[in-house]
Amino acid sequence: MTTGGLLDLRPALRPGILVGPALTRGPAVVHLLKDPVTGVRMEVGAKEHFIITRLDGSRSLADIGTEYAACFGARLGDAQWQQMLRLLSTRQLLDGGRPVTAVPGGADRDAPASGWFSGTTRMVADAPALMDRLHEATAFARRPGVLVPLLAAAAAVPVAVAVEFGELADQTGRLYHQPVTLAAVGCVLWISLGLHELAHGLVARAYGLRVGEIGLRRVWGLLTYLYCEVEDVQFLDRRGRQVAVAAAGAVMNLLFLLPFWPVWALLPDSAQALPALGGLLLLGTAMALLNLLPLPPLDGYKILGYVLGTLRLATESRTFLTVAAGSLRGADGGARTRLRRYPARLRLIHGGFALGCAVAALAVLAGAGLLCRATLPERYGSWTPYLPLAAIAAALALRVLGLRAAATRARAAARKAARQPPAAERPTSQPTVPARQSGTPPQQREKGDMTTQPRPAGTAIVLDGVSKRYGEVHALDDVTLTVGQGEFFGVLGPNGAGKTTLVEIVEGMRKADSGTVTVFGVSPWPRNTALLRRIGVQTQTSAFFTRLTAWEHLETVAALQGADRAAARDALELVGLADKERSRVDDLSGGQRQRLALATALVHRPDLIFLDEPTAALDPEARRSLWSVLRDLRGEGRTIVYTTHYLDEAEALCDRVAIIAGGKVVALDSPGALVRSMAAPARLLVPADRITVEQARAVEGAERVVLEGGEVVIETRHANKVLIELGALVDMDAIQTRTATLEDAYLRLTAATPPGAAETAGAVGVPALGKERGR
Ligand SMILES: Nc1ncnc2c1ncn2[C@@H]1O[C@H](COP(=O)(O)OP(=O)(O)OP(=O)(O)O)[C@@H](O)[C@H]1O
Repeated sequence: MTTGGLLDLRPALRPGILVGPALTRGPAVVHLLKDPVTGVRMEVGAKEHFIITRLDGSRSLADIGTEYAACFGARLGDAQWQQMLRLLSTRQLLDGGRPVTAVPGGADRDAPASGWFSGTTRMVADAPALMDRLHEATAFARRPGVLVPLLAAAAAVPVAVAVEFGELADQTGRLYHQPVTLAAVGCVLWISLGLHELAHGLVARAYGLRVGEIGLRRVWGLLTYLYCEVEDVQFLDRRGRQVAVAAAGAVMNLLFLLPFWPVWALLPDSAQALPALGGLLLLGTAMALLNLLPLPPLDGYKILGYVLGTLRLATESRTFLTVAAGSLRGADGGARTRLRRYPARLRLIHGGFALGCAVAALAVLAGAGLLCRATLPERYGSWTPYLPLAAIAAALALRVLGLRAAATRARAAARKAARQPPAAERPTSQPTVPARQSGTPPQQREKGDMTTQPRPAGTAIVLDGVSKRYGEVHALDDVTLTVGQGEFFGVLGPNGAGKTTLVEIVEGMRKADSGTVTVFGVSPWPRNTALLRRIGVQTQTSAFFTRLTAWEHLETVAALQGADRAAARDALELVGLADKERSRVDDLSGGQRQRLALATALVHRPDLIFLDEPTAALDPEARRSLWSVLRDLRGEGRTIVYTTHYLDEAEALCDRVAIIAGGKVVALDSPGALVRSMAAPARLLVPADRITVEQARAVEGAERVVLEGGEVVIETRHANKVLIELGALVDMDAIQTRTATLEDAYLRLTAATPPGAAETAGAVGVPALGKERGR
């Protein structure tokens, strides 16, 4: 695609599509994009983000291309445009009011498999509604006067634990001798864990995010806990808010412990409940703080990612280490190049994270070991510090087993999918096609959609006193005309006459200097998006997505135009290209490309179609075949404005033609009426070996006689009389008659008007028929 109609389109992103702020992923900058309807999530680069965020329906693709070039110092190449637009089209991200359907790879695919040992069970039918109610009920806590003291109190809990650590550890140690009480403390902490999840949801809701689901999650058969699925935190525009959502759980855990503190503090040393309370306070605080460690999948890891603006920090840090190690070894030449892509800040982040993880993991192990030693009974001897290590080893083993089981399940699913028959070969992804009416063959019905529009009445275009100058050149000078709805209207004229200017003003691409223009009753300037949807402009064949197939091209254009796939199929069938749908645009013949150009103009089922020499460069057969397509279009009641230099075509197809010369409409009528009005002479042709020029000139009624291509041509306005005279001289079978054509009328009307001569229009010897004569 280079220039032409497609770049004039002004597509808009569908409302509700979420586009996240810039994040780094490895050395690259990416933005997350999510379609809440189809569930499609994807990452786009900074350049794609630049384009996507400018798809607002007011900028044309050409405008965006210009802004892009100014920002990035490079023009968007054809391949980039094609790739970008294709992506937007196949992912249904463009607006158009058409039905949107599930996309393979969207939300459905992400649904986790659920089993007895691992998986989820939904507990709340309408989680968003519940969260709304909780949001209202906890409104008081969001007031700064309440929130700030609460946060301060939460922060004081770890400090208090640190101060009282010795006593709390001792009591926790005693707790281990009371299995029933220990289980009760575990239950209370389990409730705290549930509140932790709800806190994430509540803070997210406060920032306008949606809570998808609330339920129970089972992990490897060992752990069951309440979860609250918060969506789209990464799309929040402020990092502080993202951090708040992630940190809310730990804050809630600490707040949960608050009421137990005074009870614990006030109980006498001999109280039996002390181990339970001390254990709860110590273990509860440890649980909250552990969650803030920056290790995946803990909340602390998410917080760190939000603060640094990174995506998949752990994975990317591992990649960075691999690259750095490869570069250090010098074994892989590419590693050094890849390492250079990381700016200093990212090297610090990824390297620091990897180091921090190692240190944190060791610290956790050591801390947990010490805790075990301090709290577990003496009799377990010297191996208690290694308990956490053993627990982690067991967890890792289970994880490996889980991963292997998942891989086996995935392989089985892939084998099953391979055994199933392939999905419909045709690229019409059925889901977007509206339900078909029973008993009606699809093709017939779809065509019917396009063809059964009632033939409209009234005017489609009205130009009144329209003028346009380019400097000294009067491209249009006081043009007044109307085009009726359903009319096939030709715009003829020599090069530089003003045809393109006229059509572009009607299309809303140019502003008239004076006069008024209305299209379907509204002004096309400034560009009117609603009106644009009713207009189809034949695409220049240079504006194709040449790397795509004919079908993919049309599907992409349909999306850009806000039309569905059914419309693209209709257009393809209407122009007779259905059998070429899988051919690359590059491989189509000239005629097939012209047909595709026509389909491109029709794809969104416009009421008004502008065609600019759609049959140029076609062989006679292809031309005639395209004529029949054009006649079909006219039969459907669409209004067609047809600019052409082929006068035979205009004569054969157009209801009326406007002949423009020097910026003025010098004639406007049906082709037949124009020919008659010019009273152009008929031409009689006789082979030169049957009659001499002198003999012909002597025939009464012959007005002009010339020798052309071996024929003596006699021009006359009294054809019958001259024919009788000629019959006496030559055999009647040898005489050919040619009546005047539109071409004759056109040549006469435009002969005296040089291109761009409107500035001297007063001196033109052609009668100015600019004012419309009516039909
Ligand atoms: N952007 C422009 N700047 C200056 N002059 C222009 C511009 N566009 C058109 N013109 C001039 O205005 C006049 C009408 O041009 P226009 O393109 O409308 O004619 P046309 O009938 O479409 O010609 P053709 O058949 O060659 O396409 C010409 O003299 C042309 O040189």
